[in-house]
Amino acid sequence: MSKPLLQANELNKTFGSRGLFRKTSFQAVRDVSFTLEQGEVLAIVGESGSGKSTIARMLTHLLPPTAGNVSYNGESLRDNKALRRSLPTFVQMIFQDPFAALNPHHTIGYIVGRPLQVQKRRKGDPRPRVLELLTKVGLTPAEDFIDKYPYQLSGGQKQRVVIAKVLGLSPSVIVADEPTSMLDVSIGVDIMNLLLDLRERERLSLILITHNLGSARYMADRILVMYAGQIVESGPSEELIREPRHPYTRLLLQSSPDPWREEADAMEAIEPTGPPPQTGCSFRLRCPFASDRCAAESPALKEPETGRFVRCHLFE
Ligand SMILES: Nc1ncnc2c1ncn2[C@@H]1O[C@H](COP(=O)(O)OP(=O)(O)OP(=O)(O)O)[C@@H](O)[C@H]1O
Repeated sequence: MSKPLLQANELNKTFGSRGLFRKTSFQAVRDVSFTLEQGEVLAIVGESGSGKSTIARMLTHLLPPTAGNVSYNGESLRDNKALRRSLPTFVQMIFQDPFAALNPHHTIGYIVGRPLQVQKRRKGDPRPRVLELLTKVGLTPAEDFIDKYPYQLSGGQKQRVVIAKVLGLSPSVIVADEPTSMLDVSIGVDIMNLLLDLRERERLSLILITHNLGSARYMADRILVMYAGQIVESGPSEELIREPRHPYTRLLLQSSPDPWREEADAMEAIEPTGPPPQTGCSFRLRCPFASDRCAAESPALKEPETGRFVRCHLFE
């Protein structure tokens, strides 16, 4: 069997802070493992603080994991310095704020062309390649955009420039961290469609990070649901949305209404009163189904059905 394009193995990240009297630590990501296959779109979904961006930063080596590792084509990032050095041409990130991502003092031509010269060591005039890249992301006619400055573009056009810049490095994987959350809904859909289009045309694989299950379903083949730094459920998008198992996934679905989904029985959510507990199931204080066992024992991630994983005592 061929190796997955990207593999996260038991990734952990602990952040430490030194207070006045003692050192405290906080485990932002716990034992996260998954694979990404060539051409696949994988969504990582969860609420704010669930550890999604920390995973993205570990995948792109912006942040080293405390334990565990990431492999590309079977080569571990931790053990391979050459791979770490060539990583920018292999995996690229897109962030949510296209306004912050573009230097206001440079033209679009410079912004998209500069990485070609630096990373790809291309000599000569990058203009023809920049025009080609702008056309690929739908900024046409490209001649009308190349000499403009970021402030002259709309939010959606700026995000397209960010994508053109990233595409110039011909990555195999794009990690998009909430790429549409700062855009109007219809513009966001255009950007999602562009990314899906590029997956086909440029043979890309995508990791979409989002708090919105609707966007995840629209874009992804597979969804991972995160809660308090752990994967609590994962599976093929349609199946996971049609038949969510983990109580947290059900809660997330309730809070992102989807006109195509049949309404399941509403679940009484319990408002969070503090941080997730450190022992037992981390969702138990918000879970209407919690039992004594959930306080005593952390559930393991089990696979009750091929390809469907869930971390909940109810499904053991
Ligand atoms: N450099 C850091 N130092 C200390 N704690 C951090 C650091 N970076 C992130 N954290 C903490 O780790 C947890 C996970 O953060 P992360 O940004 O990965 O969550 P997220 O799911 O991406 O949330 P959001 O959607 O708000 O970006 C949060 O509680 C955050 O406060």
